[in-house]
Amino acid sequence: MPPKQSLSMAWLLQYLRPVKWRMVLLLFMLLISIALQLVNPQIVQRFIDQATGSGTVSSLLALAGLYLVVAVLNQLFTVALDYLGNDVAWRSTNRMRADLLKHTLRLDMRFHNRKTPGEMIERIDGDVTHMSNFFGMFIVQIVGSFVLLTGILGYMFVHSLPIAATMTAFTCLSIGVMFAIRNLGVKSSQEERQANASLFGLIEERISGIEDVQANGGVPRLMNRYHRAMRAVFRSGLKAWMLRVTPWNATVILFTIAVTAVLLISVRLYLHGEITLGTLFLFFQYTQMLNDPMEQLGNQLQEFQKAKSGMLRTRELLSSRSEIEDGVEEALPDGPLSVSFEQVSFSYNEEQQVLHEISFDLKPGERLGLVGRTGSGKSSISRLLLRLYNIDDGIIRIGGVDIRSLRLKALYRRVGMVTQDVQLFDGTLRDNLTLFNPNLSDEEVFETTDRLGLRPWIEAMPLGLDTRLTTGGASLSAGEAQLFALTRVFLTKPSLVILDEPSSRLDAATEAALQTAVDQLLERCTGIVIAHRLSTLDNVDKIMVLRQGRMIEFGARDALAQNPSSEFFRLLQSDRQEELA
Ligand SMILES: Nc1ncnc2c1ncn2[C@@H]1O[C@H](COP(=O)(O)OP(=O)(O)OP(=O)(O)O)[C@@H](O)[C@H]1O
Repeated sequence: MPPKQSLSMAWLLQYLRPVKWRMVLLLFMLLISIALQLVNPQIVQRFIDQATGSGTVSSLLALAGLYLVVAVLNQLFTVALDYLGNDVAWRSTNRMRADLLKHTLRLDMRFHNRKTPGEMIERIDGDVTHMSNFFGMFIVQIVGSFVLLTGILGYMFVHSLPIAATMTAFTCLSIGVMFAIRNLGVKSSQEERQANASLFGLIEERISGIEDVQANGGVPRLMNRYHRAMRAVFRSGLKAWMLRVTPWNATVILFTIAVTAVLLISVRLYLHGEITLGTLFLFFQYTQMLNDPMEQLGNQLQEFQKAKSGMLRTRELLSSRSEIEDGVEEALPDGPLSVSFEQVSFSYNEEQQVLHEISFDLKPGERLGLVGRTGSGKSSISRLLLRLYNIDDGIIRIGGVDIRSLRLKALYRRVGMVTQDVQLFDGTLRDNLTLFNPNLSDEEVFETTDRLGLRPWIEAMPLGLDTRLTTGGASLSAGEAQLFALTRVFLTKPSLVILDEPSSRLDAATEAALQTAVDQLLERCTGIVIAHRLSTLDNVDKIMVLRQGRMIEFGARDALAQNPSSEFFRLLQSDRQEELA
């Protein structure tokens, strides 16, 4: 689906609607603050006129006191406006962040394979942060600036037509110029965002592979790439900034000309006795104050360009659809589930077909051992069973139901997978074992660990189930991680389980514990074991041998193990020789 580049108002409004009353309050407070700003120069005007005329000390003191009160009130409103503006901005953009995260989590693996986590963080958080000002202050500031402009110009019209006409002409011209070139920086701001996303992608990727980077002396190379990425960020940032500030600089020049003209006219009027010194000051002050709303408009226009680039990127992300469409079928037969592949072909990309016409059947409760050289397609089969990718051809059935018509939730509820890379989440051991499911009691957890023979391992942890684990997997050894993952899957009571066993060798005791746990788990469900060591396949019913994505052998384990012409027999022989060696 091509990315949708249009900015739909309805889409933006859905985020503004929940904060509409706060925005109304914001606007209301802004109007009061504008009124206060307009009042203060008039107090000074009276002060000057009375000071140069017949004003008494007490009336001058009263005016000075009033000036102070208005000035303090204005400051208080400015602080309150800032607070409320940020509040509105965070509330509305947090919703957008949550929506983006949810959407991204549902996108298929092909999408995620193309994006680094760092880039995704930058898109979900960075792009949205660029929009936050738009949500908080843009509309309010634009309206406020126009009200202030109208107030100032209106006052000038009442008191001096030539000055009012000069200022109005320059104001309209400035706004026209700003408006005409408002989109100048949008494209380069988008490029700036992309350069930032790539930089974060690079940093994240390297930090997650820090062991390899350090061990292989990759730090200088990494720094080199980092500097190149930084240079791209700097260049695109500079260009975007230059283009964003251009509209504002154009108005500064126009404004300086306007102030000079107003001053000349005012002095002439004063010298002809048509206005007082106080009014001359007021004209000067108001002309200066015109700068504020113009500056605000200029700033907002810059922010708008940043926000627009963020919005376009966000819309593009939101319009990308997952290739995995959810099915409608909920019901699967109770108990262990059958599995069937019918002429299944699959590729990750157009360049290379990974699986070629794979067909096999597993009855409920049967255990299949998948063997084959590295890269032969074993893990791909497991990913297809969980619908992480769509297949190119053929049908996969679980419990007799085509998995494309099955609801993903129903599929995940019944199918469990233990991969080689065990993902730990920031939380206690209990949280990680139950996957934050509060319905699973400690008794159930202990019952499972007892059954799997893992209780001693949990009791050896400093605080038992309350031991805190860190994100990633660094706090567990490879063997522990596998035991842990098995327990986690066991607790979900799956009807079909896929075990991708660790390719590294574990010590004899851990391996024995793991084997007991696997046997226990497979007692209750259908199982597919991706084996790297044939010794772990003693208890399976069937064997499939894969070579370069093709199924070259499939049959009962015992028959194949005793048939000297079978591939599995040959593999067993060479495995034994390896062990003897
Ligand atoms: N995300 C991916 N994108 C593109 N190609 C991939 C991807 N994952 C795997 N492949 C390719 O698909 C082929 C099969 O990979 P697969 O992981 O299924 O092999 P395997 O038999 O499980 O290997 P191993 O025993 O090393 O885990 C390999 O050629 C691999 O390079």
